[in-house]
Amino acid sequence: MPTPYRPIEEYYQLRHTIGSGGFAKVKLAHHILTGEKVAVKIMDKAALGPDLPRVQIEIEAMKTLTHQHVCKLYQVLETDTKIFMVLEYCPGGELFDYIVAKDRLPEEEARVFFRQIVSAVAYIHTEGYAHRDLKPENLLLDETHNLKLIDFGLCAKPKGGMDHQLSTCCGSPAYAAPELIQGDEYLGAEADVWSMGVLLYALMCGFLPFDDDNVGALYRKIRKGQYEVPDWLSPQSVDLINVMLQVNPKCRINVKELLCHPWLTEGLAEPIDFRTKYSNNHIDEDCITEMSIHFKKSKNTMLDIIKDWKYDDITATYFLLLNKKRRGKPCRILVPP
Ligand SMILES: O=C(Nc1ccc2c(c1)CCNCC2)c1ccc(Br)cc1
Repeated sequence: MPTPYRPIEEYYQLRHTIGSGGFAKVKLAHHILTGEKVAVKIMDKAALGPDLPRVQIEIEAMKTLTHQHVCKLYQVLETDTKIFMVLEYCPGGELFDYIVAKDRLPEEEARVFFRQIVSAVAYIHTEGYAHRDLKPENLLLDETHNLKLIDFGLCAKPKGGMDHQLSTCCGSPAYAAPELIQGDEYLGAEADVWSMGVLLYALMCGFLPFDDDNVGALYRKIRKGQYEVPDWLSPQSVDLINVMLQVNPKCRINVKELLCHPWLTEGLAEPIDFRTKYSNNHIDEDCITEMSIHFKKSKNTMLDIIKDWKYDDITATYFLLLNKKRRGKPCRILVPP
């Protein structure tokens, strides 16, 4: 019985499954026009049930968030029964598995990764988003061994801006801030800083600062905010973890201060640069030229269509051509016009 025709197969050659989670399956695929590898996250609407709004939240967030350490969304396709999200290919898998495989990371390697994490989180905060589920399972390694933040299904974009209090309790308990599990109103940015503190601890220790099989006991440990300090941690890294894992969010370091903390800026002349390397309004000339030939449009018309950012095959073709160019490959569409 042939696979039922899926609109995705008009643009991508689907390959094997590379991951399957709660209500999603992720398949490796090749973009037909450029030959570029992508990851296609396939969700069944019926299986999603009450979680369907989370997918819409994730799609809207990922359309807005374009950053070198945020997993890129290229295209969204929807049928009566399925939602397909075409995403950046991250063959290094989850940071979680990388830490487990190495037991724990040397401080220098943890610093390189943590700079990328802080850069991604500082960027999404400036765009008005809080992630609210930061953990090593939601950080993937791309083919150049750089981190990409995924899973914006629990993110929040408070209507009143990042100073607006949130109240929904979400995320993974071991990484959740005390104020969040307490049920108090909280600021997404402050809760994300706590989760990054737990993340940094996990990177350099290989285990969690607050852990217990019993959720109630775990919550008590988080609210107490006491954790072991292994002797292999340097004084600077202990200081950073300490200011991030402050139980009182008002005593906790904020993201702006984090960007210039001595442990993070060690050996650098300036604070961590969190700005995106992509620019929304500048469209690459070579990509426009190649696409205008293939789609038989004038360059001006092609530019206008690209700038609609519909997250259709045009958006995907543009970003994937740009990827090719950035990797030093010819900025070419492989299929004749
Ligand atoms: O690209 C992804 N995963 C991936 C791709 C290739 C490989 C892996 C993961 C690891 C498993 N071995 C094969 C290599 C990927 C990208 C975005 C999201 Br969301 C989820 C997964």
